[in-house]
Amino acid sequence: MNSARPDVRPYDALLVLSFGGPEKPEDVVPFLENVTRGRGIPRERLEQVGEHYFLFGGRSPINDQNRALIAALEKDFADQGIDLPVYFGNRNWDPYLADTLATMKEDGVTRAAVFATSAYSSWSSCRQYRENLYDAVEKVPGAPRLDKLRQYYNHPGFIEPAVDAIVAALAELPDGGDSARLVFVTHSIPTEMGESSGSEDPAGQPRPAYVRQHRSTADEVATRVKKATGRSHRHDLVYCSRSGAPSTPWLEPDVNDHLEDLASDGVSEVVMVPIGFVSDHMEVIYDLDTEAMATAERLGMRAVRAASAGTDPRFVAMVRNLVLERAAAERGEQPDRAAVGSLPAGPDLCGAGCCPNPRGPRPALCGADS
Ligand SMILES: CC1=C(CCC(=O)O)c2cc3nc(cc4[nH]c(cc5[nH]c(cc1n2)c(C)c5CCC(=O)O)c(CCC(=O)O)c4C)C(CCC(=O)O)=C3C
Ligand SMILES: [Fe+2]
Repeated sequence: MNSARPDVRPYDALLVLSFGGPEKPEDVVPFLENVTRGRGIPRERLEQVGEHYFLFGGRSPINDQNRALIAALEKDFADQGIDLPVYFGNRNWDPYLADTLATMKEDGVTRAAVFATSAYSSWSSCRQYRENLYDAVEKVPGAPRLDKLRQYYNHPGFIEPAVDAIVAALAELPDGGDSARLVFVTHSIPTEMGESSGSEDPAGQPRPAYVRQHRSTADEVATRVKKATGRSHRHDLVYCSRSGAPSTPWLEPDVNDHLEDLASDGVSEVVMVPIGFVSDHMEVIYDLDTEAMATAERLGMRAVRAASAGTDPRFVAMVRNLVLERAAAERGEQPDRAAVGSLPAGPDLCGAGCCPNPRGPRPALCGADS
């Protein structure tokens, strides 16, 4: 047994940064207001999304899922002899990021690694988190220094659980899913946001990063499923949770439209893979398990949904390894950077001009130009 404690210097904490979600019916409207302030989301769409939350008693599972991830991380750190407290802060709901930074400061934390529960590059899925870090640090004088960990869509700790989840989902189908199509699903974003995702900086993530990264991950996962089952399954990348004004183009096809197309091509078995998400939050339990499942049923298809990473021990170990990797890099060492698929490990700092805000430039932490 190795009794040496892994070196986490210069960090004295880990911050888990997430989206946040309502926990009771009275939270739903104020939460939606927080998320959509100044975004031009039509009122009709907001009412619909509110209903998704009310269908589940006004409570999103996302905060509980993050608390479970944090508990798993605390246990993993303890098992590994890592003495690093783990904090929880959200962009859109309690515990709010600025409040958490104030607590961290009171606890004497000076420098924290930040793990965001979002794996891919785009304004929505990366830079918006970095802008919110900037804003929160502005509000809390003396807040700890924050280093957002690199993108992990292509880390084996994210890829491997997805492979096993698909293999398990295939086994749920009556004939072992022999002819099943793998439908990888991620959150749609405006087409323009997709095109500007990533950076022109050669050290950054090549554009259009959002779709490119998802393709790399979906292809890699599908290749590994083939290795595991000995069978080749066709796979597609499609989108869910489209929002915004109907006149603004968003990434397509929508998962429901895609199921229609598959049905008319004679496909009768589908595994839906929520590859854009790290836990089974509202986008997964409503947009996939409720809405897309109803579409599949109406079309007479057999559909199952693969689990997201959640608290898979490999995903938990990935977070630990990303902290240790970044800590080593900050100490001037050259750590190994695990990455699989067609794209290399991403940079520690987002490239200059990475994933611009569609509503104009705003300051952000953790970039090459921050
Ligand atoms: C790329 C992406 C991810 C994945 C990366 C990541 O995880 O960050 C994601 C995750 C999530 N999105 C979530 C919830 C919402 N997203 C909304 C709106 C929007 N999402 C967008 C993009 C994304 N969103 C965009 C471009 C908008 C339009 C408004 C804007 O330009 O910002 C709205 C407003 C209503 C609506 O417009 O649909 C809600 C309520 C929740 C919480 C779930 C829960 O409660 O369990 C999670 C994890
Ligand atoms: Fe969203």
